[in-house]
Amino acid sequence: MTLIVNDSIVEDIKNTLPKSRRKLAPTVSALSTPTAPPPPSPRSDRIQHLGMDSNFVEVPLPMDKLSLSSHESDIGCERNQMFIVLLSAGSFNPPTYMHLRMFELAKDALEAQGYVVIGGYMSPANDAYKKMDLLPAIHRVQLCELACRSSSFVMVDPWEAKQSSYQRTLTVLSRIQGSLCHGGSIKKESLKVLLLCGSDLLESFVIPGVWLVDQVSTICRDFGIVCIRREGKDIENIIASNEILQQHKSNIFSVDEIVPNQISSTKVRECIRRGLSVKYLTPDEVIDYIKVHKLFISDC
Ligand SMILES: Nc1ncnc2c1ncn2[C@@H]1O[C@H](COP(=O)(O)OP(=O)(O)OP(=O)(O)O)[C@@H](O)[C@H]1O
Ligand SMILES: NC(=O)c1ccc[n+]([C@@H]2O[C@H](COP(=O)(O)O)[C@@H](O)[C@H]2O)c1
Repeated sequence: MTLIVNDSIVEDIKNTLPKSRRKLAPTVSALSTPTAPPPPSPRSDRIQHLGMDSNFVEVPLPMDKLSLSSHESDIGCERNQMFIVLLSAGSFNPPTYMHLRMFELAKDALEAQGYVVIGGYMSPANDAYKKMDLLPAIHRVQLCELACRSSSFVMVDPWEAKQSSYQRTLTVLSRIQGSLCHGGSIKKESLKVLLLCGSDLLESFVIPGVWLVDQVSTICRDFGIVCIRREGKDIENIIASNEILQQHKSNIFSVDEIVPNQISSTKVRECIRRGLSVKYLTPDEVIDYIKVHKLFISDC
């Protein structure tokens, strides 16, 4: 993993938006950029740092694969050790081996820098995200559960998917941090919750209207990002093109793919529609579930 330090060109990100980010359902406002989610209510913006609210559906954060007891956390504090929890927010429509690889790549890179990765979460987007062809969240949560069965540290947080409205990623990061630190089981000062993403998602940060500017600042400053290079996307240029990312570049970790892998959910869906095999693109359990429930055969 390299810490990005670069002042390079400013790109017109809108024109370089990857294909995977150009296909929101037509229900999304024409004024918004392609992946702009519906704006959350002012109320949910106001409460995002305050923990659980009565308007939220309560869902306990799974912790079965977390490799840390409170005792170890105390030791970590003494040794000035920083523990990391990774959050991958996405449609997972369906989850693929690359989604799982991202956690492995990030863990290796962070641990090479002395961090201790104690767990990771996949958070499938709420149905209100309304991306084209999006399966109902109930299926995507189940598919993610099946996908991460073989992982020793990746879990599914179904909280976002179970809410009655769209939830912004900052809210999900805050909820995870709050749940882990609640009751002092992990000390806030020895825990970093990082947003794990591909470079296409980082690119969307700098597209006006997709993210709230002050939320990008908060994510970069109070949390941090670990970004996996995707299909040759130049992470350094993306950071250099945006003042906020540039300001917080020391909190943005860039990870190179050791083995380039262009598996995407779109390609998996295409194969299924064409009746082609998706074996070795996603775990067998995921394939079996898709077959049993006859998913992705036609447009949703
Ligand atoms: N091959 C890949 N390399 C790097 N990052 C990836 C890759 N596939 C997915 N990601 C990242 O995983 C996260 C969740 O992605 P998402 O669920 O949208 O998958 P996707 O394959 O991009 O989906 P779709 O093809 O439906 O747009 C995003 O941060 C995305 O950048
Ligand atoms: N403002 C925001 O919080 C915001 C904006 C755009 C996308 N996202 C999230 O990023 C992820 C992107 O997923 P896809 O790559 O499947 O489009 C989703 O989880 C989505 O909710 C969040």
